[in-house]
Amino acid sequence: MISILLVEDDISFSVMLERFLKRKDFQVEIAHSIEKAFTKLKAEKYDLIFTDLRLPDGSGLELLEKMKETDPSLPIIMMTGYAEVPSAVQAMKLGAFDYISKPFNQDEVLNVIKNAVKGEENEAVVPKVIKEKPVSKNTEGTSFVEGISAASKKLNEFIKLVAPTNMSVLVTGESGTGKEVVAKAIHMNSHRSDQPFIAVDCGAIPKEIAASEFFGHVKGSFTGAVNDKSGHFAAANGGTLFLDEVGNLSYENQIQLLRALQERKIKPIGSNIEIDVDIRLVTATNEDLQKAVNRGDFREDLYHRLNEFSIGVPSLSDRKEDLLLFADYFLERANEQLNKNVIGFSDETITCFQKYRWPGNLREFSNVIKRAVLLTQAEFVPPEVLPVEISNAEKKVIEFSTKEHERDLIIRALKEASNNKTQAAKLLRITRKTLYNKLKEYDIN
Ligand SMILES: Nc1ncnc2c1ncn2[C@@H]1O[C@H](COP(=O)(O)OP(=O)(O)OP(=O)(O)O)[C@@H](O)[C@H]1O
Repeated sequence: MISILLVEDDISFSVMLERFLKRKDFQVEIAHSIEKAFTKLKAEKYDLIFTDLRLPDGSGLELLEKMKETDPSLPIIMMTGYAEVPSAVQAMKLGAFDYISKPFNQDEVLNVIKNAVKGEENEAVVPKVIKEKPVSKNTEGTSFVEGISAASKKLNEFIKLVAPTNMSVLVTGESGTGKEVVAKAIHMNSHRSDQPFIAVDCGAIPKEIAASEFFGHVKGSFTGAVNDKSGHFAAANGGTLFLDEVGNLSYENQIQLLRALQERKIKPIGSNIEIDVDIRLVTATNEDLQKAVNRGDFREDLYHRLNEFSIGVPSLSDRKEDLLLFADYFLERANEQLNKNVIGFSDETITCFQKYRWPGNLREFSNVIKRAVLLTQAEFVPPEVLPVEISNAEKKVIEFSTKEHERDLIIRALKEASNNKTQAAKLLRITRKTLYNKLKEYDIN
């Protein structure tokens, strides 16, 4: 069995990754600091290290350098945020086996492990699962809650209608409404369901490396390209590629994407060979892409290619009848993730859920429940473990319920925030986008 040391100070992230790896039959140990990692490395032998770059007592690079002196054959994989790519490149130069950017998907993790242990590959050590074709990934192991509200019924109808086709789908909706989950449901209801589903957050990729992330590169094609890398298109071949926040792609990246979609071929950077790809594209955005087209920020030809069919995911306030179904589902998920056994919610807690506006939609709801489950010592979640803005939701709703008051409140919040709209939106507990809409609606400059 392959043993992995996970050096990561983010507790919930490391627990999630540990669970995933254990489910795939790896032996995993966690160290939350460099010091703890060295203690473990002295006591035991590992086949592989996954380390974060930023750790409480130093940089993952220090761990890398030291290990390269003491055990140069031990593969080390750096886990980075996209913003840390330069450090990741430095890590590769120092001898890291590879790096993966957070948030990463499960296939990516399995692939990187597969490559790292390839040298000593034999039937006994490589778990079966990583030799198989990657199966579709699932966001945090999400099941699809269908909901009972009219808005959910319409959403589900659209998903079922478009899924079996090969049409490109543009999924729109506010942040946290479940656009990625909808994309995944389209994939799972399509004939590609046993092929990969690859999700890419375009908002998190710096434009300089986007082409390499999408199409891959060959070793030596640019500084830092120390290994061949296959991109997301190749990874999604045969399956579905989901591009989240597609409106954030630079103009140059839009052209590259359009070309790949038109020709159904890609060319990794530095390579002369074109590779045929067969992918179904699903994209998502929480901005109005048509407006971006009108402003000249988004190519019209690409917009039409992405938008062969569009699906709007309702905000949570438009599907309040589904609230309890989601509450139960998130409770179950939190219990599982945190190894807890909370049975349900108190009546007061449910009332607070129903009164609150949920500007962050299902993501906020899920996070609130996870935190509440962690803090709950009893069988039922009491209102005291909810964030104050939610336990006070009843009052807030009354404050915000009349139009006359709304205008005054917005002006007051803007004054308080010295006209900083992000701050003002926070004070009002609405999204920045909603604030902009309301400024327009009430003609506030
Ligand atoms: N139908 C659903 N069934 C179960 N869970 C869901 C459903 N829809 C959304 N969720 C959960 O809600 C959270 C947010 O979903 P998701 O990440 O898909 O939102 P999003 O709209 O893509 O967010 P963003 O705009 O920030 O990219 C996740 O935890 C997801 O698992």
